[in-house]
Amino acid sequence: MSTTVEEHAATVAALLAPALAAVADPSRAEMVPLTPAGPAHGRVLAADVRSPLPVPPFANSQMDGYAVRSADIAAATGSRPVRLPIGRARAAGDAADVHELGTATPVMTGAAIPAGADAVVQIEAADPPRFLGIGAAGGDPSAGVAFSTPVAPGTFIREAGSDVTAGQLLLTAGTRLGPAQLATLAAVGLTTARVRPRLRVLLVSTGHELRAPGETLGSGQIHDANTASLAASLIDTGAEVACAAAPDDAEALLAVIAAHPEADLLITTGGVSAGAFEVVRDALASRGVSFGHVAMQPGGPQGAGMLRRDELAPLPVVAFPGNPVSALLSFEMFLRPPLRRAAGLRDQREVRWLPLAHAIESPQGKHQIRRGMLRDDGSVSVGAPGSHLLHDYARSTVLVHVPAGIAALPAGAEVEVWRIDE
Ligand SMILES: Nc1nc2c(c(=O)[nH]1)N[C@H]1C(S)=C(S)[C@@H](COP(=O)(O)OP(=O)(O)OC[C@H]3O[C@@H](n4cnc5c(N)ncnc54)[C@H](O)[C@@H]3O)O[C@H]1N2
Ligand code: MOO
Repeated sequence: MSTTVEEHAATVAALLAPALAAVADPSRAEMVPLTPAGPAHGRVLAADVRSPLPVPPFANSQMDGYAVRSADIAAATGSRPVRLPIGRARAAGDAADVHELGTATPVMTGAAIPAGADAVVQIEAADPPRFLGIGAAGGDPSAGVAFSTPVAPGTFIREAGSDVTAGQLLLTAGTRLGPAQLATLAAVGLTTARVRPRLRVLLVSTGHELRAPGETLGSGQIHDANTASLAASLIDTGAEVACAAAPDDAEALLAVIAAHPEADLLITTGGVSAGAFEVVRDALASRGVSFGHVAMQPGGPQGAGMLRRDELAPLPVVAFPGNPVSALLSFEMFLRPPLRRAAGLRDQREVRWLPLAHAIESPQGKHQIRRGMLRDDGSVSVGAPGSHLLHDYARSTVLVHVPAGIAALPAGAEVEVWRIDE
């Protein structure tokens, strides 16, 4: 029996839903430190965060210039400038101070606005348009500074709380902590965050031909590439990954699974098609996991279901085919969207419709996904369809979709293209 890509995607999303809901349960939240480059990066907030402080915490200057009381230069014109004596300069970090009325207080960007001043004139608009006798600046400040236009109250003042008010809802539960979110938590002085636990995924590559990178290959053996592609894909979605390899032996595979009772999700690769030694199918088909064919190429043979376990809750299982392009495209189509949605990430690739640079053929009954490259002329060229051509995938910038029902497309035909080079 063959299902469509959409049907299988819906099956996998429904299978994952309870596990994803469980990690979103507030009772499972964890506290993580908000140390720079620390463990909070990429995590998802388990609870709303309110700001304990206003940001900025005090009114400060948006420009290097002079803080003034706007009324003092209200009459200034080009022909009749107003000249004010220069007060003591304030830099960012200096404690808040008092502005003497009828003077101009030099303020640097970020300096607290001295009490009594209500506007800042940027230094370029003052006469002279440079600081006098401050820091490295030479010149004699005793002649004062002249202003030839009035300034509206509030000009170039960043009011206390203009970014965030004290008590304001800063970030909501479900927000993923990326650079800007971590920065805003730091800006309000927080040092810890309550985050959702990560989905714990057990990733098992099967096949007795597999050797880890670094191991010497014997006759008939190959290096395991699927663990690398799927572990990286899972980490990109914020999951925690335990990797294991199992030989083509059902008991050994079940033992690997039993050794990871903490897993929220099991992903396997290999051992699902029509061979004589289909370890995943053999081990899991009688325990609640269904195997069938999705009308997709690569990625046809697929398994999914809830694995019954002794004395443990059933475990959601997604079984991908072993061919490395098939495994990674299966992740792209079936797991990436729900996992990214749950992590507060955009779940869809950027989609474009572009003309093919050359004619292609496609298996008529299947949704074919080719790996391709954008060309300078705006067209897209695609590589060969083989599901072992992993290097071609690594060089590709786009996925090209040919829907089921189409057997051939001529050069110039518009195809749906997903960008994968972001
Ligand atoms: N008679 C049929 N044969 C096959 C069919 C079919 O319908 N009838 N389907 C083909 C398709 S399509 C695919 S996809 C594969 C799926 O096979 P399995 O999921 O059972 O995977 P394996 O047989 O274990 O491996 C397939 C291929 O991939 C290599 N492989 C496996 N794991 C890895 C890994 N971790 N890293 C790198 N390469 C891996 C493995 O050595 C095989 O070459 O079945 C077709 N056959
Ligand atoms: O479906 Mo298989 O994944 O074409 O190579």
